[in-house]
Amino acid sequence: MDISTSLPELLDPSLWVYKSEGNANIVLSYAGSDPKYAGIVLRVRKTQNERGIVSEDGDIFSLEHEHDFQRHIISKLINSCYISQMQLIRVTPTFLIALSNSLSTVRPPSRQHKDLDTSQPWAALMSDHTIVPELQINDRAHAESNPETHGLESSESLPKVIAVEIKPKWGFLPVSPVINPAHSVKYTTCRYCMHQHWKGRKHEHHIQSSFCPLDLYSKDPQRVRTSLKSLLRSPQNNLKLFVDGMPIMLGQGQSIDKSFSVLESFFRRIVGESEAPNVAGVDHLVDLLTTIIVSDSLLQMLKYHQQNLDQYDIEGIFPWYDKLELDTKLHDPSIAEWNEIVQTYLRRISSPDAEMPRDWAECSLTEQLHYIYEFVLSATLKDCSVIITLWPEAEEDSYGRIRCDPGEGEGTIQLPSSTRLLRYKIRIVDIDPKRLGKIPSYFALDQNIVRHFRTLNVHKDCSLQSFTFP
Ligand SMILES: O=P(O)(O)O[C@@H]1[C@@H](OP(=O)(O)O)[C@H](OP(=O)(O)O)[C@H](O)[C@H](OP(=O)(O)O)[C@H]1OP(=O)(O)O
Ligand SMILES: Nc1ncnc2c1ncn2[C@@H]1O[C@H](COP(=O)(O)OP(=O)(O)OP(=O)(O)O)[C@@H](O)[C@H]1O
Repeated sequence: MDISTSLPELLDPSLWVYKSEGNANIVLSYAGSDPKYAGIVLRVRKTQNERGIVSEDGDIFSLEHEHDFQRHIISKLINSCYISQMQLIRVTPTFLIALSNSLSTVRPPSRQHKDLDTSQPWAALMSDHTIVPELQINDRAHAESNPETHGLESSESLPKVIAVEIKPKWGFLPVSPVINPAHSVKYTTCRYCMHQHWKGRKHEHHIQSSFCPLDLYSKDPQRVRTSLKSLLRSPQNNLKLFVDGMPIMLGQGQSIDKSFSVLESFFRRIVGESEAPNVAGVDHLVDLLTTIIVSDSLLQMLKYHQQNLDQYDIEGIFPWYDKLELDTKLHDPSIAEWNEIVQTYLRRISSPDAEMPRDWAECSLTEQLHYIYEFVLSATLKDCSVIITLWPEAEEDSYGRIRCDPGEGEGTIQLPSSTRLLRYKIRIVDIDPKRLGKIPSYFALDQNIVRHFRTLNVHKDCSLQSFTFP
């Protein structure tokens, strides 16, 4: 497949509406009228401070590299049904500058210190996972064939698609024997929970979250439910809610708003007015997400590889990196090199003695280098996001043509205490390669987090269920 193309008709800022952003990219939804592009998002890079300046050709962190990394490397670890196809389009400084100007009033102030990188020659087109394009197309056709109902209050004006994005972060406790005994708290308190305290020290207005990723990854419905409630209470950058593709602002650190009217409307659409839901919409959502998360394998795959690719902990990796950096010229791998690294890793974890990592002190230089790369790969999986999208099961007469492939990454689920069915899909986003050069900052952050946590005299065993909210 040709992964890059020129689509000059898309280089018009008025066709794009701000959807969301992270530290490195801004994502916009297509708002034009060409059905060919319905349900597409544009992902545009922001100015880089750590990934370096990206040149048009040859830079190891080019968008083409990112594309190949997702398609050929991550797909060997995570079933490709969860991974979005990406197509690169040529962009121009004129377009990017105009786009950037059009975004100045809609971007959150906390993200405005980094602007679009207007020198980028490429941007990426991907499916918008927060919507179901077929529903939009059907609705448009329905509205055109029933002009008399246009603009009237009807079930058509109720929300059709809810999407919840979760950035689940690190799902495991380390077992590496290389960890400094003074930092043994790392064996019982997870990275996220300790990091919350460090964030609190760094940022005056930080509100501590009670979310623990180990609950979310636990496969125990009670723990998963607890973690989702904590996320809804303090979403930070770990939970986003989209309604019909539009981001919904969520409060931070407040009690869960039981009347989340948008969720009530969504579920009312599904069960109908006569069968008004007897549980708050937010509880329905938590129940559905719990069932999906417990039964689907994506989070389990993420946790498994995060942990296995990080056998020695940064406390074991950093000294090797530090030494090798002086001795040899460490470099970020090409796709061919990543392929070798992943094949070696997959052979290792499928071998009978996979449970027993090589003694750290006995690893050869080649092995040290390999485990450094494995650690960097693990960093990608510790920072990705998962989007779960829910919409009403197709009724034969109106949505009968929607494709419903059975299998992993999507399915049908029954609304509790109702006969109504919903469809769902799960996708993974933000699976970009991380730079090897971040290892010193990973080590510094790790040490700050654990040292600060030790001063607090807080005891939390993340292998046990977190506190349950009423
Ligand atoms: O190191 P962490 O765990 O704080 O993760 C960083 C994230 O911070 P978080 O703690 O999730 O708020 C951080 O997220 P925010 O900017 O805080 O939303 C980024 O995702 C960063 O990745 P990159 O530099 O954009 O490639 C992330 O850096 P990596 O560690 O993934 O390289
Ligand atoms: N395919 C998609 N469909 C819908 N929304 C998306 C898609 N990809 C990304 N987004 C939205 O855009 C946001 C930013 O994208 P992404 O996570 O890739 O940015 P990033 O800057 O690389 O993140 P990070 O801060 O983790 O480095 C996501 O959190 C999500 O809300």
